[in-house]
Amino acid sequence: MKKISILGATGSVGSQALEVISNNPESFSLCSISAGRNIEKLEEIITTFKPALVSVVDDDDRKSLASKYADIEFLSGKEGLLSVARDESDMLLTAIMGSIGLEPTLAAIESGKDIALANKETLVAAGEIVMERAKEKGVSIVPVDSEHSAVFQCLRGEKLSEMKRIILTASGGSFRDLSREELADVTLEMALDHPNWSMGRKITIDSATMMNKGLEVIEAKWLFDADVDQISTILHRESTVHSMVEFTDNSIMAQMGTADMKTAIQFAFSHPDRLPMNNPMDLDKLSQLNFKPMDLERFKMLQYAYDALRTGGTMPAVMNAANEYAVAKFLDGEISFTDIEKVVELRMDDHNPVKNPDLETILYYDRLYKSDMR
Ligand SMILES: NC(=O)C1=CN([C@@H]2O[C@H](COP(=O)(O)OP(=O)(O)OC[C@H]3O[C@@H](n4cnc5c(N)ncnc54)[C@H](OP(=O)(O)O)[C@@H]3O)[C@@H](O)[C@H]2O)C=CC1
Ligand SMILES: CC(=O)[C@@H](O)[C@H](O)COP(=O)(O)O
Ligand SMILES: [Mn+2]
Repeated sequence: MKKISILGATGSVGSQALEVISNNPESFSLCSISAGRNIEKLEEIITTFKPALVSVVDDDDRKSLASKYADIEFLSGKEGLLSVARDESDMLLTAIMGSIGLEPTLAAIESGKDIALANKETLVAAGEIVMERAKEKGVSIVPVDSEHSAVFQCLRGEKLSEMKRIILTASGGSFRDLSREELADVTLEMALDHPNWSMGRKITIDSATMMNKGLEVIEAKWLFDADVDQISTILHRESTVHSMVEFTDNSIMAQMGTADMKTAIQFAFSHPDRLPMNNPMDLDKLSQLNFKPMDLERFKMLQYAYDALRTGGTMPAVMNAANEYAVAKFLDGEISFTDIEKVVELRMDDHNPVKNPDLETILYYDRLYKSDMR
């Protein structure tokens, strides 16, 4: 029985992880969870799973929940997230949104537990520090992001030295068939309508701007110790091939499956074993698989991510912070879709990167470039 805790249990990945735990009661149990502000959903989870420890954002929510559920420990804020990360579970699923996941992920690593990593922003902001600490502590960072789960599966039993190239597939997001000019008139509702995946709001916007693939390029660099030139992307509108690895002999391994995050979540939990699932892909209905070269002029945010990775130091953290800031503004109706790209570009141009930053420096710039600045 593997004991699992979840940061972001009320979200899209968190909810699907709870389904995986429910479907496999003999393999997984739930220990502690964190939620944000969705207290209605949190109460459903509390009633069903009775976690030992629950963390929320707001201290008023904590007080009101503590008065209702006497057997459960409730905490709030950053301390709450860190306590969930340091609990007695075997594995922490980081399904929280944004770089706020960085410090709890490091706390979980320090406490010696394995990480099922969905929260890609953590590796974008501080990949070198996180992977180094994980290595020193001997803990595994198992990818949950569908592309990285695919690459992880393609690399099982292979030598990293024989990996020539990682090929991350991209659906293209909500606006994949629009030109740059046509993006001027798009609405929030249109942006949130992802063609293949049902996901949280922030990642759905990232997918539409192609920043999601940019974040994933940086995530792949740290997870698979790859050089930036070994990480390529390709448009694949079906999201059937979740990603591929090309080896030195030009063999390409691909992992395919239904566009269902539960497969990647369950594999992260059960790895190195596999457990049955009820979402088979119907190959008879799979008429074609399309692949198209990525256009970095059309999808400038992906170019920015490659630039940030090549620059290194604090630049990926700044790019991520600027993107979190801009996407939040777009979701609040304060800026247009095309402004997201402009904000990220301006903030990256503004930044003088610091080489080999420590955690404090990264957290400082993360806060700065997520703020209104001026
Ligand atoms: N959704 C997907 O299919 C995939 C997601 N990912 C990654 O996984 C992560 C989660 O994504 P997703 O599940 O879509 O996101 P959601 O927005 O659906 O869920 C985010 C979770 O984090 C909580 N949360 C948000 N902000 C805070 C905060 N400031 N403090 C504490 N908790 C907070 C939310 O709480 P509440 O709702 O209660 O306010 C919710 O539980 C992201 O990093 C994303 O990039 C990666 C691959 C696929
Ligand atoms: C499910 C998942 O892993 C998402 O990151 C998904 O990949 C988004 O799809 P695109 O970014 O390819 O549109
Ligand atoms: Mn992904």
